[in-house]
Amino acid sequence: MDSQFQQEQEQLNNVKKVIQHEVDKLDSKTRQRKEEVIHSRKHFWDEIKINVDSFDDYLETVLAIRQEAQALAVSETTHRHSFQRLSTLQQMLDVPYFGRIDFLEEGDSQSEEIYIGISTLRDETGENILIYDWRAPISSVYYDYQPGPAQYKTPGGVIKGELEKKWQYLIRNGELQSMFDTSLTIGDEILQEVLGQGTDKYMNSIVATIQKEQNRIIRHDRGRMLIVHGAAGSGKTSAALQRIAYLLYKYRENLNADQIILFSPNTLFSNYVSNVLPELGEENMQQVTFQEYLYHRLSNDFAVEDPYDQLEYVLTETGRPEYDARVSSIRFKASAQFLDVIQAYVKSLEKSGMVFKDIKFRGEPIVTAQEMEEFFYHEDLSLGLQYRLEKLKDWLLDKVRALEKLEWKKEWVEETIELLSDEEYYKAQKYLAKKAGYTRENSDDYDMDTKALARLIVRQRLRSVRKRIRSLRFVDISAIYKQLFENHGKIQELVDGESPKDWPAICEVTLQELEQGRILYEDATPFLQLQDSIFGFQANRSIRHVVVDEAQDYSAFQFEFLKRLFPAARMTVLGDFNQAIFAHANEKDDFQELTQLYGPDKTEVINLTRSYRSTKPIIEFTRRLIPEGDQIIPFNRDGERPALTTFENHDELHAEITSKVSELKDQGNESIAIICKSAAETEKAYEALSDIEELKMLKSSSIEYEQGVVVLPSYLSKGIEFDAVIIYDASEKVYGDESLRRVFYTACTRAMHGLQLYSVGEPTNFIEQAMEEGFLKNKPVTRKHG
Ligand SMILES: Nc1ncnc2c1ncn2[C@@H]1O[C@H](COP(=O)(O)OP(=O)(O)OP(=O)(O)O)[C@@H](O)[C@H]1O
Repeated sequence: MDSQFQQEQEQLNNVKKVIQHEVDKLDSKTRQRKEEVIHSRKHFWDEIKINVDSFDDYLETVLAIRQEAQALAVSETTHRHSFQRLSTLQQMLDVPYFGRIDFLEEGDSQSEEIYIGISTLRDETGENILIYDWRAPISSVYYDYQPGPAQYKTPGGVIKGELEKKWQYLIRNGELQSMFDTSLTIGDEILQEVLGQGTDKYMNSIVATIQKEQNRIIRHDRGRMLIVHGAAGSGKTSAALQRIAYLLYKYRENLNADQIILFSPNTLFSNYVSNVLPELGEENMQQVTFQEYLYHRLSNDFAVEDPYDQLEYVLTETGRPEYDARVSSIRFKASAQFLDVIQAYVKSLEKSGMVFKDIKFRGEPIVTAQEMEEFFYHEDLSLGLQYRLEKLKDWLLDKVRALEKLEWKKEWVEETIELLSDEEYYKAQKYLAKKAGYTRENSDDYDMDTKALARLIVRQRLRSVRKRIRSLRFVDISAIYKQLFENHGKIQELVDGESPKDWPAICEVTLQELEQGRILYEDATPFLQLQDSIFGFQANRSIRHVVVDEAQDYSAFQFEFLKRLFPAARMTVLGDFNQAIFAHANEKDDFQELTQLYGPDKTEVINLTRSYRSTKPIIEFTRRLIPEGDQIIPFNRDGERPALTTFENHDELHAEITSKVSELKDQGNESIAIICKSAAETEKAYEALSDIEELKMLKSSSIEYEQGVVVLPSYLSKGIEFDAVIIYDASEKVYGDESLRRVFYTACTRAMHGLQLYSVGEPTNFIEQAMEEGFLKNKPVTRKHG
């Protein structure tokens, strides 16, 4: 062992001792805090005297509860913090740090050795920093520079100096395994090593090997919006998650994980990335899918189509007569042009076109839709929709008040009183006694007269009517949305440019669904846009940062929506148009349109072209599947060339896949994916491949990304990766249409170490170029079929 290595091992041992000491101290403290929390929860009510006899007593009780709840919240937070610090320190016992820079600051005579790890560690005096957090300003030198002049930004200004040396350490279980002086070694050994490993059930953090261009994303700190457009496997998701950790560190005084929200493509993906922040000692941000949001807003009124059902339709239902119309409907309804149509439509509603629903009581209209329309359009037409709706609402409530008085003496009220059960009668008496100023003790003395009871009954019956009015449910949004499609000529008045050529057919498909109480995925966001433009937008001001992954799959509508929904947030958007699998994004290939959301001045676009996930031979193949793929730079990691094998029929294919899977397992591949085009193909494959031990099928409803052998549709493989990928059937028959190129590319780019393509019959022409240039092996069947 050379002396340098020995010295470093000693340094490591010393640091570990400090960590262990802190762990011991914190361990008992954390336990004590936990007990405090349990105790306060258990005895929460002991300290509070409940008394609601008078208003003052009531107020006092409320204050006492609030105080007690605050005290509990403080001890819970303290416990959470010490628990979190403890788990960070426990991780640091395994890997205290991963890098070091020797930095000579301008004006100093001696350089400082800066060790970098997942969190700051001070010595026992608390004065000296033994390990710097990877997010500290000085740590950026580690990611941004090779030895030579270097600088970093601090809140107080730019610090310049000389990076004398840069070290990378490979430490496992607290033992130093190797170390590299990066000025002497060529290439990036640690990155090679990390990328060469097998997959995990969860995505891992990349802090030890963040690349310079990724560091720009992580520390980006200007404007309202950051757009990252990057090749498959270039680390977009990784950079986004480390960016969240960075923001939580930098703004720790006034930003917490609950104020950050990540929009992910599906729950499988959410689950897959859920470990990165905890691994870095941070709490997880909130994670949602756009579909969950749509469902939350619309499911009371409609059956909302799942985006994957829409996709499955596009991928498999090509033979249907309405297919072309539906696809052009999907595209049009996602476009900025349709957003303009909705806006113009809302404007036109100021003059005419609002549809209302009768307000009825006991089967009879109190106010008819026609009367409401007259009232609404009788107002000053220059007043905004929302203002006029408020006035209409007040008018309706007045009408209900007038009606209420007329109902008191009606026969039905008398009948209802006669039919009241004892319990109902007693309840009513209690309620009225309380209103008349009686206390709990003397309420039995209250002499309830029938008039008061009649009034109470009418009031209760009218409660739901009032509620409907207050929540503006007398406006028939569904009918207003339908109107757009009922009169085919209307679009011409609203659209800027040509309306889609299939417009009548689009109208028919749309109306058919709405009439059945269903709303198609492509209609859901425009519908909400219309509704909120009429009623006023809902906003969540507590969210400070929104991250949208797989952003190429979002429409202009959806972005407009997110902007309005989170008005106080900055946005980080990540995507790759070569992986745009939804029909609505098919023709786009950049985020140009998106820069308009906050305006180019407030938006920055960063491109990532280096790809890390797959071996070089796999990237050499996949980048030949897409236009301008030559701009993708593979990381130099060796492996086998992807191979194609062709069969005459499916029986041969299944036999070969079964044997290939067992070969791949023997080679040590932990995760193997058999990727099909659609869910329909996946189900067939799953049945036919039942000989494969523990084969699992992933569906759009699957929650957990599983290791082992899985069969899944292309679109669910989005964002995740596998040691080896088998493309189930890469034939021209399956991937013949040009629109499927991106789906095919997405599937192939999921492979880290091995990629095998199979085809029943002639293979897809997407692979022609790669084949001609020798980047895809044409492999004969390896197995002897018995
Ligand atoms: N700097 C890095 N150090 C180590 N691993 C990295 C680095 N950058 C990316 N990776 C690895 O490369 C793989 C791909 O990263 P990630 O999933 O973040 O890419 P992506 O751009 O979001 O991919 P896609 O668009 O294909 O879903 C992951 O295994 C990730 O850990």
